[in-house]
Formats: sequence, structure tokens, C-alpha cells
Amino acid sequence: MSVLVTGGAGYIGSHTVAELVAHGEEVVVVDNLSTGHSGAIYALGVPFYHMDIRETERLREIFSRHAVDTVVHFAANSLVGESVQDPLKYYENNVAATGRLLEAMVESGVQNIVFSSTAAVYGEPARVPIAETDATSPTNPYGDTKLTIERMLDWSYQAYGLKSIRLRYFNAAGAHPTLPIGEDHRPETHLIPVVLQVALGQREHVAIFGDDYDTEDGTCVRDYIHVMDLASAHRLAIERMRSGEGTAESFNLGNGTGFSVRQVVEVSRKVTGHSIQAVNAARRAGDPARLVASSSLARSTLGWTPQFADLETIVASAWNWHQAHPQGFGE
Ligand SMILES: NC(=O)c1ccc[n+]([C@@H]2O[C@H](COP(=O)([O-])OP(=O)(O)OC[C@H]3O[C@@H](n4cnc5c(N)ncnc54)[C@H](O)[C@@H]3O)[C@@H](O)[C@H]2O)c1
Ligand SMILES: O=c1ccn([C@@H]2O[C@H](COP(=O)(O)OP(=O)(O)O[C@H]3O[C@H](CO)[C@H](O)[C@H](O)[C@H]3O)[C@@H](O)[C@H]2O)c(=O)[nH]1
Repeated sequence: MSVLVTGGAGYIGSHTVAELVAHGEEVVVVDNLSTGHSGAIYALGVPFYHMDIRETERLREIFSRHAVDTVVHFAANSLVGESVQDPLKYYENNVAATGRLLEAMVESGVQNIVFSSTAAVYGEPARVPIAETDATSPTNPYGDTKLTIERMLDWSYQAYGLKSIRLRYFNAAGAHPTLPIGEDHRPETHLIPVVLQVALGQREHVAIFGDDYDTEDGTCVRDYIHVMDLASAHRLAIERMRSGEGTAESFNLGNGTGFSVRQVVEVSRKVTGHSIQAVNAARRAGDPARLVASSSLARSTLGWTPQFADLETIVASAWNWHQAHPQGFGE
């Protein structure tokens, strides 16, 4: 029995593969390396298929060869700003490609999927912390594609008995404590790595996208969650589905504390000891002002407890990776 991880060469996928392997799972990775890194796969030492999830015939062969019972599905495009500029790329690679993957699963009798959803499904929330039962109304195409996939999964459970656990991550950050894997998006657009690249002297400054939001200091507030805490939630979700529980369920994953962009810069100055220049810039299209999770459902249902909850620990973990690997996975 093994777990097939799509997007396992990417940031959160590679950390989840490491977590699953450390807990004795047989894992196989499928990734087209569009944004992932072969260096991450080498570090993990698991069977790897360099292919697209839309190649359904190959997928069916792999399901059968590795006796796959569960898919953990990270493969996607996931940049809020890019999705506003080029929405059709997102409907194709997220919605349509996931449709192909689900077809292959149904045809092969693979019944469990853990899906990477996002806080972006909520849009501008009516209240924080956000509960899973709160309204979903994405403010950008990226969030809309993830919500559409959640709905595909609802209907697929009803029609084919395909079980799904959808993990709605808030903002992932940090790196593996021992293995040489960490965050390396190209181009990097995420706040914490961008700020740390300023500390490394690779960028002159960080642009603060908007300082006129309705928040304490006017900058956007997010709930940062360590990537290894996300990884452990996937392991627990797999256990839940294998135990016969889990039907078509969604869980928020965050720490329940919001930090503004300015606070992230401030904490990063403290952790790195560098001055980190920040300049005000225009708002980025599609950004909600404030996203903070209530994760009490994940805690009570999955038995999930984040281990690296405070922002200083999360930034320090990311800083270790960036200092040791200033060029990320290299070329
Ligand atoms: N990074 C975050 O803060 C965050 C927050 C919420 C949700 N998510 C979701 O988590 C998942 C992983 O995010 P990440 O930051 O690790 O991204 P990432 O870009 O590092 O990883 C995505 C991986 O999927 C692969 N991929 C993309 N399309 C593919 C396809 N059609 N076929 C095969 N492989 C394909 C890429 O090569 C890459 O390795 C995504 O689904 C994203 O939407 C991320
Ligand atoms: O150079 C930068 C980069 C980001 N920001 C701001 O920092 C905050 C965090 O931005 P990120 O790009 O790091 O993360 P997002 O909140 O846009 O999105 C991330 O988390 C979301 C869930 O909350 C999605 O799932 C998405 O995949 C993932 O990239 C936002 O307010 C953004 O405007 C800046 O001010 N300057």
C-alpha cells in the first residue's frame, strides 16, 4: 500500500513526503517540475515520475505498480497575483488537471485523496478567526479554482464514493529541520522568503503591498504556519481516511494568530540581525486584508497540534535554510 504525492518536488509537497517517509510510508512522487526541484527529490530518495498529472494512462499504470491507496494532491499553480493576470492558466492547471487526476483515480479504484486547499477560498472574511462553516467567496481566481475543486470532490464522493480531506492552509513558511529542503519558488513572491532575501543582500528592499488596509498598522494580516506542521496534518488525514473515517471534509490549518506585513518584517529583523529595508508600494490585486484561521476542527478531529507555532521560530527555521542555501536548489 503506498501514497502517491502529486507536486512532491515542490515546497509543501517535499516536506510532506519527508514526514510520511519518516513515519514508514511507501511514497511515490509525480511532478512535472514546472515549479518544483529535482534537488528536492534527490534529498528525499523516493521513486519519482517526471510527468504531468494530466497523463492519465501513465497514472493508472503507476497506481497499479505501486499499489496506491491514497493520493496527496499538491500539484497546482498557486500565486494570487499571477492568477488575477492569467486566470485561464489556473482553471486549466488546477481545475481541469485535477479532473484528469480524479478520473484516473476512479478508474483505478483509488478511493482516498488529501487535497491542498487554501485560505483563499474564503475571500474577504466576515469575521476572524475563520471557521470552516463560514462563507466562501474567493477574491481571486486562484482561490476560486481551489473552491471549485472542493466542490468537484463533494460530488465525486456522492457519485463514486471517492473520499477526500481538503486541508485549507493559511500561509506556509519555514523549512525542514534536518534535510536539505526548503522554500524556493521562482520567481519568489512569498513574503517571508522575500524578506530574508533582503537580509541576505539579494534584494535591496521588500515592497509592502498596501498600507491603507483596515488593520492595526494598515498592512495585510496573515496566519503563518510552519511547513512541518502542515506536513503532519497530511499524515493524520491519511490515517483518518484509512481508518474508515473522512468523507468529504475540509479543515483549516493555521496557528490562529495574525501578523501584519510590518510585524513580519520586524520579527525578521530581530531573527536575522539585519536592518531589512522596507518601502511602501501599491496594493496587490486580489489580496484580502486579513486571514486568520480557527483550526479547532483539525485539532479535535485529526488530533493535530502544531509544534512550531510562534512566528519567531517559523522565521528562524526559514532563515536557517536561506543562509545554508542562498541559491535555493541552484540551477
Ligand atoms: N505556499 C503556501 O503558502 C500555500 C498556501 C495554501 C495552499 N497552498 C497549496 O499547496 C500546494 C503546494 O504549494 P507549494 O507552495 O508547495 O507550491 P510549489 O509550486 O512549490 O509546488 C507545486 C508542485 O506541483 C508541481 N506541478 C504543478 N502543476 C503540475 C502538473 N500539472 N503536473 C505535475 N506536477 C505539477 C510543480 O512542479 C511543483 O513541484 C498548492 O496546491 C498550493 O495551491 C500553498
Ligand atoms: O513582497 C511582498 C510579498 C507579499 N506581501 C504581502 O504579504 C502578505 C502575504 O503574501 P504572500 O504572497 O506571502 O502570501 P499570500 O497570502 O498571497 O498567499 C499564500 O497564502 C494563501 C493562503 O492564505 C494562498 O494559499 C497562496 O497559495 C499562498 O501563496 C500579503 O498581504 C502580501 O500582499 C508584501 O507586502 N510584499
